[in-house]
Amino acid sequence: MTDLLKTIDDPKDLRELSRDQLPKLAAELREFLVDSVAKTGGHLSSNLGTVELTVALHYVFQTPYDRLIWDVGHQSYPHKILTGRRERMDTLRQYGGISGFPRRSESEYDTFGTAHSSTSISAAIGMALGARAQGEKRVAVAVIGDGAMSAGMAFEALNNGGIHKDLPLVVVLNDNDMSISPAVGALNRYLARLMSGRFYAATKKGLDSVLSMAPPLREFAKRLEEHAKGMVVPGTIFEEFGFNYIGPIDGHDLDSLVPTLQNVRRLALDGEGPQFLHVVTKKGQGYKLAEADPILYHGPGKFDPAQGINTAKPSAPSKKTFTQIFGEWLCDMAEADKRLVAVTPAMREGSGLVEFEARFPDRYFDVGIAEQHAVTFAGGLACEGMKPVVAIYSTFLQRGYDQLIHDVALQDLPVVFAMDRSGLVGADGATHAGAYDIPYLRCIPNMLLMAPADEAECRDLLTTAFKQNHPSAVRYPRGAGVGAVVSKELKELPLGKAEIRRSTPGLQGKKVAILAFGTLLYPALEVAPDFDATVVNMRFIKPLDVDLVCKMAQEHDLIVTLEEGAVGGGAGSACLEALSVAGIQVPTLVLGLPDRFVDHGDHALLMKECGLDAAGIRKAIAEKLGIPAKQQAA
Ligand SMILES: Cc1ncc(C[n+]2csc(CCOP(=O)(O)OP(=O)(O)O)c2C)c(N)n1
Ligand SMILES: CC(=O)[C@@H](O)[C@H](O)COP(=O)(O)O
Ligand SMILES: [Mg+2]
Repeated sequence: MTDLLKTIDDPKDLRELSRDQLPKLAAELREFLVDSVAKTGGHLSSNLGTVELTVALHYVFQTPYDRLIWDVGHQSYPHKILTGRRERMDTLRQYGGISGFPRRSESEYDTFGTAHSSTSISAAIGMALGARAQGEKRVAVAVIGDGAMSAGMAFEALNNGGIHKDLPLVVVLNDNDMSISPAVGALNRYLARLMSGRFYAATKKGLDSVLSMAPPLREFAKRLEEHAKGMVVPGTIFEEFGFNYIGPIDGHDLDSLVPTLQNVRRLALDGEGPQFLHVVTKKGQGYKLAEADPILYHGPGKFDPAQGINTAKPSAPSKKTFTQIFGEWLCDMAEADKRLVAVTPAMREGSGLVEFEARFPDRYFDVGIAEQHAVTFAGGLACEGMKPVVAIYSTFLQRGYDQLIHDVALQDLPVVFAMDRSGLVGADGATHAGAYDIPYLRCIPNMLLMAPADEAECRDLLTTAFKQNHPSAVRYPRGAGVGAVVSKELKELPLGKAEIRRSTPGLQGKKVAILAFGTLLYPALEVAPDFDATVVNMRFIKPLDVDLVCKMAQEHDLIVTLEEGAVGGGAGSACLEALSVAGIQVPTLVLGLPDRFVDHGDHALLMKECGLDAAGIRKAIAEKLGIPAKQQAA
């Protein structure tokens, strides 16, 4: 790190700099950013695109008094570095370290927690109106990407924000013509048309210098600007929503950004109404390898910044991830059944759909960051006899929950939800945890819910789900499993049937049965010998294998349930409900994720923290059995 960046421990230090020092600071910030993310892993190309914008925003706006909200927040590392966390960037997304997203608990400069996209404008409107109600004269600024702008929630907010004529609200659209993969949809095409009017931006530059003069000129200049705009660029959709649209301007040119933001802040504070600034940036800006491949560098692991990410195929075949298993199954199933179509809300790479898109382009639908639409759109496809597979992270399916109930389950439409990232996800932390899908799905009539224990079963349960004529969901975790051998068969498993994986006479008369849901089957098998326990691979949360649960309860002295999901309303609760209905009393131990948000960190560490690693499970069972600690240690 060189001499300017290390002097910035707070935006107040930044605002002491002269404007001509800012480009040097931005260069140092960018260099620090690449080196830091290369060491820790994290989001990179989006952050490279916001270096100058971040410098300019903190230079012009009186943060944290003026509120700055980063939509999604994956691009907020420059913000974190400039707001006192430079020295903690080496703890990024690690257990006990700083989050990869803005967190109110982490800094007063993180005015709103984000991570799920498209929330920033809503929050900013709330903050602006809240400030006004308290007689505060501050500006609320939402920085939202072109991808996040495609979500319905963003337009709900524009629709509401535009009616507050004198609201000190600023929306900065960070338009890099990219989502994680290439941006899609009509809005993306519209923005491209706006950007094609670049000559307007040049004219604008001249106007900015006029606008920045003494107030009396401003009214004249504003009329001139309106006239100029009408002359060269038709009114924008954002103006139709009641915002004063300015742009597009170069989001890497501090000489343009700073005066324009000063002008925008002044207009907002002078009651000129909500402002909409359109900045154009490049995803990966300033690091050639990321510029060339912003997708690869969207969320890299650790890498050598000089060499870049090592994309060479590993010598020894590494274990396939559940995502890869899904992607391969999807292509095989598509070959076997022409009715199969795949839907993704802007997560082509993360959900494993790259090959499917290449092979079945006409059966592939990336609907943008629009989970609500994705779910109901799939329902519409199913109404016409198609067999839609919605590839969606468990956490993002939360965004389409009403659509799942109202449009798919209630009409009993055969949509398959391939829910990746179920359970804890590790580095992305609580906002991305797939902790709640068991409770939030098993309560819905007509819904089928499955949890494979390993890669082979994942393929089989995907086939099983696809073969049903009902809405169904298969939940599987981020990353690889135990490495089970996966056949090329498209094998359907008997619906609602669990399988006993280990049964024994039991320990000192204390017969324990462990009912494992999903990948926790394997730690269950690891600890079973300590208690000579029976182990059941439950496979199905809904329909639950009630007969087997009752049989196990009648034949054992303790029933243990295991799931990598919230205990509240989870699979264990389903077992307790079944026993209650059957009138069977038996000691039970329900193990799963605790009733608190589990933060970011290494997945194994988090599972240990939650008592869901083998040692934790062993300890919990021993304590329940009243086996003394020394014997536990044995
Ligand atoms: C509701 C929701 N769906 C999906 C995602 C996953 N996601 C994270 S960043 C991203 C792309 C965002 O594109 P854009 O807003 O243009 O930001 P950029 O990365 O281009 O800076 C997506 C789809 C998310 N965070 N939230
Ligand atoms: C910011 C965001 O929401 C995505 O980039 C997400 O972090 C991807 O998660 P995975 O790394 O598990 O694909
Ligand atoms: Mg973008």
